[in-house]
Amino acid sequence: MNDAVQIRDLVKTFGGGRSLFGRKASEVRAVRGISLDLQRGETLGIVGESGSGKSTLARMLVGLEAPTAGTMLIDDKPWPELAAAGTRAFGRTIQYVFQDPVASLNPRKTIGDILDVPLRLLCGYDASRRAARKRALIDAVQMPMDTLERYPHEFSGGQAQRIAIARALAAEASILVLDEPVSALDVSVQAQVLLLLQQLRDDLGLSYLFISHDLAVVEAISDRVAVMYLGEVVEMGPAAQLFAAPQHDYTRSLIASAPRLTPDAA
Ligand SMILES: Nc1ncnc2c1ncn2[C@@H]1O[C@H](COP(=O)(O)OP(=O)(O)OP(=O)(O)O)[C@@H](O)[C@H]1O
Repeated sequence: MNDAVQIRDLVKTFGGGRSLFGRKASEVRAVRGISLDLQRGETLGIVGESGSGKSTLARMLVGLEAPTAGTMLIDDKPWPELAAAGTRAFGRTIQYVFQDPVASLNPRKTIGDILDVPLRLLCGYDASRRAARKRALIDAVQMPMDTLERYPHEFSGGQAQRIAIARALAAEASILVLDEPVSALDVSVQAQVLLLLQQLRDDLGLSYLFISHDLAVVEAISDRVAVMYLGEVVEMGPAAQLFAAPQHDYTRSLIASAPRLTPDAA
């Protein structure tokens, strides 16, 4: 069995076509030849300033953007084959957790109905199996059972993110792309959600690509960290080593501008 994700020479370019008047539109090279592996069972943190290409990488992984060039092997399946197999195959392999949990949940539906969607569309389970699975999911994210009858606006940000995590786990995908999953939460709530994520990863054997601009959060949860700058990975290594002895100038400046982490580096 290979790594959970293998990425080679991945490129994403936006724009660059001809405008109506034949002029060449300007081109944004959001991802410029990235190669990295996400090992099974690990959390790989991705850090980098705004615009470094983190979300574009994430969106390609979960099938929301097509790569311009390069290859991706996701849970042993090549990207084009997975995309051709359709939403169902993709959704059962890799799932995305968004930054804003409340906005990501349909306000007109109960949590039970929200969890029903992937169980019906991606798994094809019958009603009794869906009901049992919904209870198991709510239990896994440590929420009370009456959550299933309530609506998204009745929950705090941290509770809503637990529900969004339950939805991401519904179709039993083993790879989660977590895009700033705790950035919208208070610091004390962040710690609880991070702890839950770690427990779920260990209990269910999940692999996480964890994107954040918050270095303290990334250091706390990641086994390894990749640093992105202008669409490239400029440094990658074990989290403790990378934060203690960064090799690249950009990593050093990123750490120096995060005073909570490096009081000695200021
Ligand atoms: N659909 C798009 N069309 C054109 N340019 C895009 C598109 N999506 C992203 N970009 C550009 O690609 C570059 C990388 O953006 P991306 O959102 O991946 O960065 P990021 O590191 O995730 O930033 P942030 O932390 O602010 O989310 C930016 O210059 C952005 O403007």
